[in-house]
Amino acid sequence: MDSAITGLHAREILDSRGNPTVEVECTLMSGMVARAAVPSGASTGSREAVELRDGDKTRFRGKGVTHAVANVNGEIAAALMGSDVRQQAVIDHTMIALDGTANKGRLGANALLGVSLAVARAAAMHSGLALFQYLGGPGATRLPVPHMNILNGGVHAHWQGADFQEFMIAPFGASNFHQALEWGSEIYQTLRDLLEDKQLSVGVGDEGGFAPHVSSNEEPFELITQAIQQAGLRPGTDVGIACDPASSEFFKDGHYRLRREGRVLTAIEMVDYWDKLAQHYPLVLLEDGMAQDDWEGWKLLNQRLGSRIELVGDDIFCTNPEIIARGIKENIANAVLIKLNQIGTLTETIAATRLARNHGWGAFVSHRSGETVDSFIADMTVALDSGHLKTGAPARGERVEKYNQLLRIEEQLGNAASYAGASAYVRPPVVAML
Ligand SMILES: C=C(OP(=O)(O)O)C(=O)O
Ligand SMILES: [Mg+2]
Repeated sequence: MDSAITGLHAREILDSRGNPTVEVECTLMSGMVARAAVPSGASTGSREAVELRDGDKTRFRGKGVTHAVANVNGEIAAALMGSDVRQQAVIDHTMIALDGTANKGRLGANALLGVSLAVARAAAMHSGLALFQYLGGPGATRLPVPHMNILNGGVHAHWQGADFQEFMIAPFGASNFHQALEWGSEIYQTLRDLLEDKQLSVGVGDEGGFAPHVSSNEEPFELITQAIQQAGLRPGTDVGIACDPASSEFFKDGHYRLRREGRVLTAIEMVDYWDKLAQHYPLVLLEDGMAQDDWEGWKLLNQRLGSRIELVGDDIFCTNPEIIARGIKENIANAVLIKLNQIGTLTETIAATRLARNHGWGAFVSHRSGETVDSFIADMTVALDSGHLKTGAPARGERVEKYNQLLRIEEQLGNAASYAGASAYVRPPVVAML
């Protein structure tokens, strides 16, 4: 059988932060070879599947992945030899059972994910289909709104700038994906000029956005609104703003500690803060507005803003269907962030996305702050029809490779391509609905 696995080979490579990560090659009986690489987060959720690191401080400060690599080349390869790559769910569940833990801590979620993605890509190659078509079928024709992270803070900027981690632009008013990306690039370059005029740093953070030493956490919203206008576009009509403060990173002892502003907020005060920002700026999406352990705070946030903007849970859900189900039951958000390596297999990632969408929630696909040039999530976003993704600034190779892949997909689809626009959101922006 040409689609049978005849080889699985993993190796240690470097990611965009210069840390090791896992790359896997899957060889088929036909001789075809497919490759995939695994990303890695910095502001990780506490319930993420375990990324297996060697812990040997003499190599890569303990971050080596030789054990995960050995697990692919040994146990996993032995278990999957001869499997048909078109049986994605069977293969993923075989690995889950082989690992035998609830958090994939024995073999490593990085080992499992590398195999899972390489297998999917091999199956697409074997089928003679583009990856998005193999994963999504004939209905996969809608291009997502790219959420471009043009200003970085928090842990991604080593706490040198804003407390909030990601300030993104969302060109939902564009007519198509390539126009959205062009607008994003214009705004990014305009923001650089603006920062230079103000003698603020144009050095970048982990995801390629500028990481200036701003005086408050509100200043980036002001700067970005100005950049949108100076680029000749209309904030709130052409382009919205999205924010991921990654608030678990500054939530300590039940309070939100904003060092840039020298303030300590309760959950209700944090909700007031977001409410005020949403009234002043064209905020269309807020991710992790509250911390992963603050379920009560999340409820308050959803009661206040959930009918107006998309509230995405990242650290709190960890792309984990069991936790997402609890979130749906308790009505604490209206969307989930989708990160492959938080859960560790493609099959479970699809299940998490379906669960959210089946309950009227949004699904927002995401890269990690530590990335490779693998563009799997670009195809996956179109295949799952999630309507929006975030994959960093419209600059830096590992980020633009995803956006560039979406350009190729749009070109391949030709007249059949559509653009998600305002319909990307579980709470479509009011302006766009008028
Ligand atoms: C992409 C993110 O960052 P990281 O990969 O560091 O978790 C995020 O928090 O959404
Ligand atoms: Mg996040």
